[in-house]
Amino acid sequence: MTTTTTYKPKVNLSEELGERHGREIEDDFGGKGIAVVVPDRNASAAAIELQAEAAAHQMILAAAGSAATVYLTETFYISSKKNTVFEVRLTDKGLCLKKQSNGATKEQTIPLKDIIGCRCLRSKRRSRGSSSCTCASISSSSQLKVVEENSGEQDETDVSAYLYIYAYILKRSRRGGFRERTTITLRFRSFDRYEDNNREAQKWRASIKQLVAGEPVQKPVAYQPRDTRKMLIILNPKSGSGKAREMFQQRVAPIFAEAEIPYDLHITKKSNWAREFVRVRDVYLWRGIVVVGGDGIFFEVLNGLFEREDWQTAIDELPMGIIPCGSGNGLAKTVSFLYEEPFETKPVLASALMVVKGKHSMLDVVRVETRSNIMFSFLSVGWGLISDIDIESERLRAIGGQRFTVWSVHRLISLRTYQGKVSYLPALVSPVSGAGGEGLNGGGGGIGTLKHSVSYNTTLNCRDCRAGLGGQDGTNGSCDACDTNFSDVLSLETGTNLDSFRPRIDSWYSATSRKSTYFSTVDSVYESDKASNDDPTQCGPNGGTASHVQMYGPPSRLPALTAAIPDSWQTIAGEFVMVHAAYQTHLSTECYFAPQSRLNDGIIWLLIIRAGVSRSQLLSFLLGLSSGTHLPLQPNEYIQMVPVSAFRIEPAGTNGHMTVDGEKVECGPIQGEVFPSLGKVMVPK
Ligand SMILES: Nc1ncnc2c1ncn2[C@@H]1O[C@H](COP(=O)(O)OP(=O)(O)OP(=O)(O)O)[C@@H](O)[C@H]1O
Repeated sequence: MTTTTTYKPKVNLSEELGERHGREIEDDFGGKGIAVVVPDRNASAAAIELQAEAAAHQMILAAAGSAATVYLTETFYISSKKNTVFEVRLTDKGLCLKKQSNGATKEQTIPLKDIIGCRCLRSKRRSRGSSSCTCASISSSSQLKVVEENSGEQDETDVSAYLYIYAYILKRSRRGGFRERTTITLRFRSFDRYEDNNREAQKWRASIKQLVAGEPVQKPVAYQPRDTRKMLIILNPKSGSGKAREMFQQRVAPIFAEAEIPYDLHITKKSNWAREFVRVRDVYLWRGIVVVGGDGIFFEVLNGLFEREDWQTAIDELPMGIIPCGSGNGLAKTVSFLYEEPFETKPVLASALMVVKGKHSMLDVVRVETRSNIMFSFLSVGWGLISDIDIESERLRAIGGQRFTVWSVHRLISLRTYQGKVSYLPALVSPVSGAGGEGLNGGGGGIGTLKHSVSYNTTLNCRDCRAGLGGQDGTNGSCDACDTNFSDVLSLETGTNLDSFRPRIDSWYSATSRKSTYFSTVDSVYESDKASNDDPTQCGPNGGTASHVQMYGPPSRLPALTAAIPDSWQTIAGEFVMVHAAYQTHLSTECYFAPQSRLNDGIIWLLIIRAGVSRSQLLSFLLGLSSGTHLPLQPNEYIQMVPVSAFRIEPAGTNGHMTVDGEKVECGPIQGEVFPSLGKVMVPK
C-alpha cells in the first residue's frame, strides 16, 4: 500500500557551518538516519542519510501512476536498516522519497518551491586513530564532518560524494504557519573513485538547481548559474533596535550560503550613505540590491537609483529586496502577506528565503513633490495622526515595533486636528487578482491619465525642471559620498568559488562579538575594495560628479504644486485628524492599512479622517488596524478610504508631522502621482 506523508523532522540540532555533526535519529519513517545540519543555529533540522548503490539514472521518465516528469531516479539504503530501501526521484514537483520497508511503502515529496539549494561536499579527515572509508556506515559513526571538495581537509580514504539539499518546509498552523528547515543528505558511493561518485552527485545538484531556478533541465553537467553576478546587500546597523548585523550573520548569511548566492555586504555609516552609494557606483556589477533594515533604508536606495542619469536602466535591471530589521517593516510584511508566506514568527527568515529565490514582481512607485523636493515613494505619504505616531514614537525606538501601540494610546488621549485641503483624482478600480495585481488592467492601465512615462533621461531637478516649484533641492550641496571613506565596506562571498567563500563565512559566522566580527571581515573588505576601486565617486557611471545631485525619473503629469487643481479632481477643505495615502497593504507589520492594495495595481489608497470623528470611532479605527477591520462598513461622514491615482494635501499651517515612507518631510503642500509598475521588488515566486 502506498501512503503519502508529510515530512516531519523530529529533532532540533544546531552547529557551525562546515562542522556538521552526525547523530542517529528516528526519521519520519521510523528508520534510523544521520542528522546533518548546516549553519542556522536555531533551526530545527533533520536529514536522512541515504547511500547510493544503484547507478541507474534515467532521464525524463514518466513516473508510474503520476503525472510528474521524472528527471533523475536512484535507489538508496539506510545502512542501519537492512530491509529498508529508498527510491529517490527528482521530478518537476520536487524531491520524492519513497520508502519500502518490510513490504510497506511510504512516500513523501519535498516540494521544489521549498528547496533553496544544494551543495556537494566530501567527508572531512578525522583525527589520527579514527578510521573512515567508503565502506563505513555514517550512521554508525558518532560524527560526520564534511568539507568543500578542495579544502585540503578532505578525507581521501572516503571516496563518497555527499549531496546536501536544503529545504524550508512550509508548516501551516492556526497562527498562520512557519517554515521548518530540513536537510536531506544523499551519499553517493557506488564507484571506487571519488571523481565518479562526485560526478553522480553533481548531476543531481545540477538538475535540482535548474529546477529550483525555473530553468529547463539540461543534460546533467556541473551547474553554472545564468547570472554569476553577486547580490549587493546594504545593511543599516541602526535600523530597528540596532540588531541588523547580528541578524544578518546568524540568520541571513547561512541562507545565502545554502542557496550559493554570492554577495557583497556593505554596512551604512550614516544617514543617506546608501542613497549616495547606489547613485555613484557601477550598480550593474550586481544582480540586485537587498537592503537589511527598515523601510527607510529601502527608500534611500530607491531614491538613490532615481538620482542616476541612467535611472530607467538601473530601476529595470536591479530588483530590490528587503530583509526586515526595522521597526515598521511595511514593505516586507506586505510582500509576505500577498504571497501567503508565514512572516510573524520569523520575518527575517521569510524574507531571506524570498530574496534568494531570484524572483520579482513589478512595483508601483509614487512620485512625490513637496515645495523643495522630489522623491519616489513605495509605501505611503501621511499627514496627521499616523505620521505623528510614527515620528513622535521615535523616542521609544528601543522597544521596537511596540512603540507604535504605546504612542497610539497617547495620541488618542491628546487628539490633535489640522486645518487644510485635500484634493484627489479618483482611480478606476477593477477587481484585483493575484499578489501583484496583474489582472488589473495590465498593471494600472485603468488609471488612464497617469500612465508611466517612457521618456529617458528626463532631468527633473526640482530647481530647474518646471516653473513654479521653486526652492532648493534638499539633496543638493556637498555630496556625502565625496568625503565618505568606504573602508567599512564589508565584502563577503558565497557561491561557486567556495574555497574563497569558506574562510570568510567562517570568520564572519563564528564571530560571537560585534568586535570580532568587525575585525574578521575587514580583510575581505580590503581585498574587495582594492579590486573595485576605493573611491565610489570615481567608478560610477556618473563619472564621479556626485557633488551635483539631480533627481531624475519619469516626468510629472500633474500641474505644478502652486498651480490650480484640474476640474476632474475632487477637493475637501476643512479640519482633519489625518490624511494618509498608502500603496501597500501594510504600513508596518501590525498595520494592515489598505487591504485591497496590490503591489502593482496602479492605485493609491487615500484615507481621510475628518475632525468631528468621535473618540470611540477613532479607537475602533486604531484597534482595527492590525486586522484590517478599521474601515467603517457603511459610508461614513468622517472616515473614508478613496482609491485615487493622484492627490494633493495642502495644510493651512506647519503643525503636525508629514511623512513619506515613514520618513519625516517638511510639513507643507505635497502631491503624489502613481507610476504603475515602475519598480521591481523581490518576491517568493
Ligand atoms: N549608519 C547609519 N547611522 C545612522 N542612521 C542611519 C544609518 N544608516 C541609515 N540610517 C538612517 O536610519 C533611518 C532609519 O532606517 P531604517 O528604515 O532602516 O530603520 P527603521 O526606521 O527602524 O525602520 P522602519 O523604516 O521600517 O520603521 C533611515 O532614515 C536611514 O537614513
